[in-house]
Amino acid sequence: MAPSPTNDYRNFAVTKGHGVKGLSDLKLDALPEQYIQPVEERLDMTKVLKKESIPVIDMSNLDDPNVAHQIAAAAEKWGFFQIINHGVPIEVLENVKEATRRFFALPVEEKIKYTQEQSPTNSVRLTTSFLPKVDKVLEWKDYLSILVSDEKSSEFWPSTCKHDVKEYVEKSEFVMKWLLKALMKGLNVDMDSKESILMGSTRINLNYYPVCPNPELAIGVGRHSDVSTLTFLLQDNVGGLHIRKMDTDTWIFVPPVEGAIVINIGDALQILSNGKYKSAEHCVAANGSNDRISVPIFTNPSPDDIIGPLPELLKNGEKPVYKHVLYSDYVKHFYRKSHDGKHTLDFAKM
Ligand SMILES: COc1cc(/C=C/C(=O)SCCNC(=O)CCNC(=O)[C@H](O)C(C)(C)COP(=O)(O)OP(=O)(O)OC[C@H]2O[C@@H](n3cnc4c(N)ncnc43)[C@H](O)[C@@H]2OP(=O)(O)O)ccc1O
Ligand SMILES: O=C(O)CCC(=O)C(=O)O
Ligand SMILES: [Fe+2]
Repeated sequence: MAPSPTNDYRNFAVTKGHGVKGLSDLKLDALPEQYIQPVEERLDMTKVLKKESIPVIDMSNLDDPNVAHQIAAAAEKWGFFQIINHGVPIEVLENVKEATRRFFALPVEEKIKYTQEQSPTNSVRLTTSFLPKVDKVLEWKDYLSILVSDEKSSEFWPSTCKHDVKEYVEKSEFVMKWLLKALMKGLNVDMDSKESILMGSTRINLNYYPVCPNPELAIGVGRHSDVSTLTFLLQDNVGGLHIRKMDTDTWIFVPPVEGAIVINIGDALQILSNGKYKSAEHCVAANGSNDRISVPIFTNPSPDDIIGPLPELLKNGEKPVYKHVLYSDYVKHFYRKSHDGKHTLDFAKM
């Protein structure tokens, strides 16, 4: 049932499980106060640089050493780039976007089976905002998160998207590995000995950002860096993703490019590379006209891996910027607080 005028929209979206999709369907005239971000957490459009953009790297010729160079250079300078001609069939990308739309179009009675309260496994979880029990101001996003590497949980994945999600993850694996190999080459480190720490676990999120009343007052996803090794992000043609230009208070829009995948460096790789590769801060604007979906695959260390600057980097006398931490402690720290820019990294700083 829809909330009454004096009611609590937080209860409707979070506890009753309607999410922001449910709120958007109510066609409210104004954004509920629970979603009004303080000015400093909104995206200030006057701070978005119109003339700058992250690199778009063509991967059609993997024998060209310049491709690997461009990847390592982008990871150092921007922490973000897009790839085209990457070999993941366009049909696979379209299918997983369609599957995401199908999942969020399900009736609420079906979707709530995947909330933390009802899901039979921690590895499949539908949430609204980022951490609704922690976020003082809610974010305008619903998401289904699946820990793909927990294979035994796959019987609990929603049947409406299971096949397409699996195919997208499988078809992306080669590119993911190739990118990491190029990044290790940029550090003069052999990939074979690092594969298990770089690619120890995989998570996929299906993100849904419905149309938002007063989008300028809200945020789709607040400022954060990912805690992954590498994130492989598929976005639709609506747009909304912005990255902070390193060490400035300005932002750069990441335009949707037909068939492209957005790649970003996560905190785990910033730590392992002793700060050479950067996990850029990013956020997603809410939209007043169109709903939007995105599908990130996060490749991560395993929860029981200890991460720290790679020994190969330190043996030449480089000073460690980060200490060694248990990866599951790092991730749990991320999930204990609302989005706060790049502050998760403080947990691992010397
Ligand atoms: C979600 O919106 C996001 C996401 C992001 C960026 C995301 C990434 O970079 S994802 C990469 C994360 N890495 C992994 O997932 C590695 C594999 N993970 C694991 O093995 C486990 O999930 C674990 C991290 C080790 C935790 O597992 P476990 O020890 O079984 O503990 P849990 O009970 O599952 O969780 C403990 C505590 O953490 C919170 N939490 C854990 N996972 C999630 C999740 N997927 N979504 C939300 N919350 C999660 C949870 O609050 C738990 O506390 P409770 O109070 O609920 O018990 C960037 C921006 C975004 O907006
Ligand atoms: O939706 C997007 O474009 C980015 C989402 C994001 O940053 C995340 O899920 O970590
Ligand atoms: Fe992110």
